[in-house]
Amino acid sequence: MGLASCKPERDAERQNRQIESQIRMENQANKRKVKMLLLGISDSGKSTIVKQMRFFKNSRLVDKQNTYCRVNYLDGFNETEVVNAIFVIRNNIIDAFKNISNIILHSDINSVIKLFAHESGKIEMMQEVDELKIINTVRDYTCIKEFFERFSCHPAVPDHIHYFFPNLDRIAVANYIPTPEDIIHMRQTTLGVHEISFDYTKHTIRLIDVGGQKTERRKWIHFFEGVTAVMFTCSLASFNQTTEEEPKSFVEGNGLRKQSIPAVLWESSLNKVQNRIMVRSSGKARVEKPGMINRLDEAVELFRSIRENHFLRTSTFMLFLNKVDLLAKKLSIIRFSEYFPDYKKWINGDNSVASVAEFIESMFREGLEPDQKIYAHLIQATVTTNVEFTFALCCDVIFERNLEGTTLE
Ligand SMILES: Nc1nc2c(ncn2[C@@H]2O[C@H](COP(=O)(O)OP(=O)(O)OP(=O)(O)O)[C@@H](O)[C@H]2O)c(=O)[nH]1
Ligand SMILES: [Mg+2]
Repeated sequence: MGLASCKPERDAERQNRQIESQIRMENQANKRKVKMLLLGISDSGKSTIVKQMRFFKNSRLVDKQNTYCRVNYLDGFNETEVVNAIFVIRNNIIDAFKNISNIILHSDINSVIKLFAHESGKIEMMQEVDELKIINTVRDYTCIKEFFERFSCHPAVPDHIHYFFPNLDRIAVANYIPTPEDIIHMRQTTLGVHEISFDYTKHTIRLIDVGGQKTERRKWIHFFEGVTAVMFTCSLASFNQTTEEEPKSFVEGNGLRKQSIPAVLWESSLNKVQNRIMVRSSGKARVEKPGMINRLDEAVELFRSIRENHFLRTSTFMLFLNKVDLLAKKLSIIRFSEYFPDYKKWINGDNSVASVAEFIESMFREGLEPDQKIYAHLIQATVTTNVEFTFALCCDVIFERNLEGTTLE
């Protein structure tokens, strides 16, 4: 009688133990799943970071059904992507020439420049041989060459052309095959939201890349739930640019001094003290015309609104201060204080990358409570080793906080 009444109890206990151990295992597995969001305004370098992950040595890409893709998929780009890149890169070059033609346009300028300025769409519709002939003709014009020499840091000059212009001999030919480096430098605006998933050390990472244009931002909120980490990307080179959606300002440089730019692996010293430092900038760039927004100011504003979002209150925030190579190039001919007069009050006469980057970083930290941590890194997203190293540093922090159970997932 007694035995008979104990048996169902023991069965129930066993079942309970099984359920508890299953829950424990699921919790552990969940803590190893990490959802990361790449946010930032357009052209800040989010998709470039994602592209670099194809080259990471320490990770395996996982497809939507969670089965592993062949490992060699990660060794670069597939054939379709390479063929697609031929056309995207040519369009990048035509767009850059179009912007420049619009600036140097005056009455006695020749018909090819006019074609770029007014009807560049026609060039993209031409036979390949004619398209290449036109690209090669215009790039040899003295006015175009001079423009690149004197005004390479003009805000209307797209960032990618610093890389593509010196490589035109190789690119503007009929049998051109893009190299991985070419694809890293190409510019393709992200529309919609893209996700890649990959195993990294003991974790499975879902990395979500969004489009940064104003019209794309309303889609972001749908992905804010359960975010372990936000990687906010900002272009340091945007300090003399206005937003893409606004007309560009015209700012002249004094001619480019050639200098070699070292690859930078730099973790901000401000990470150690977080927001206890006195924030010395009050930000806000001087803009020429009403209605225009400086792109750096826009990035700071956007960061602030995201930082205050209720859904992201427990997420870890990483700040990627990107395009340090272009910042160095610009600072060799432009004084940062011409755009941000407050910089002069903070530190006078020092136009170095380190000092300007620290000022920009403090703009992002301004107004944060001491317990609101952000981890800032100076990066060059076009350099794989730089992104891989920085990503590893970030993951150390993110995984540690995740296992402490401080995040939602
Ligand atoms: N020189 C240089 N170029 C960079 C760097 N990072 C990104 N770029 C270039 O900047 C351009 C824009 O980069 P994307 O990654 O497409 O920017 P995004 O943030 O994804 O832009 P949206 O998709 O419009 O939101 C590309 O041509 C990149 O090659 C960098 O560190 N240095
Ligand atoms: Mg993108």
